[in-house]
Amino acid sequence: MRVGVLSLQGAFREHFGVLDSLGVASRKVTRPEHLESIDSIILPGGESSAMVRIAATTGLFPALEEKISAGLPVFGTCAGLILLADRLTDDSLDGFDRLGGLDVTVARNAYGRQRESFCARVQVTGLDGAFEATFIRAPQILNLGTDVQVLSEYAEVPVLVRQGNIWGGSFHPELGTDTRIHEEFLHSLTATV
Ligand SMILES: NC(=O)CC[C@H](N)C(=O)O
Repeated sequence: MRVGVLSLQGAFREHFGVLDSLGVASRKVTRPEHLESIDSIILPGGESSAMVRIAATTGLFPALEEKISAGLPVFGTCAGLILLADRLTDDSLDGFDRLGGLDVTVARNAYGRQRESFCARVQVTGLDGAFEATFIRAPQILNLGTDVQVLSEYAEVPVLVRQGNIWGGSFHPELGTDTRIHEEFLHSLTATV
């Protein structure tokens, strides 16, 4: 099993750190041909408006979108969630290829600016004990489609969701030392449903 990490911008190094600590093979994904050698992909947090601009030069997103709709497991965290959302509340990324596929509406920066970043203990389906979640200029998940399962909430708002092979979270699960959410995603790759 080899996990790709979108490495255009943002917190990709931290995801590689988690995957290394779990002994999972990984590779950087920056170009369409890198998709041939991965079995799943993580889309990190960072700045979605930078990611879409960088990706626009490579044709990566149309190729990745096709893979995801064919079943490639994907986990988008924070800016990665923004890339996966079917709908955004504003038009800030209009005109750029995103990915879509996750039947949610997302509001960018809805948890406030950089200085309003915060940590919160959240319960996550499948995990014993709370997870310390870091929210950094985090997007908020609104209006879920019926196929979207909520795995975690903060203040009664979904912050981690799953729709089949597509996982999305508002926070940064790669920051800190708790690797359990990555492990849950990785287990889902081998689990028989
Ligand atoms: N921590 C993050 O990934 C922040 C996301 C950022 N606010 C964006 O819109 O892309």
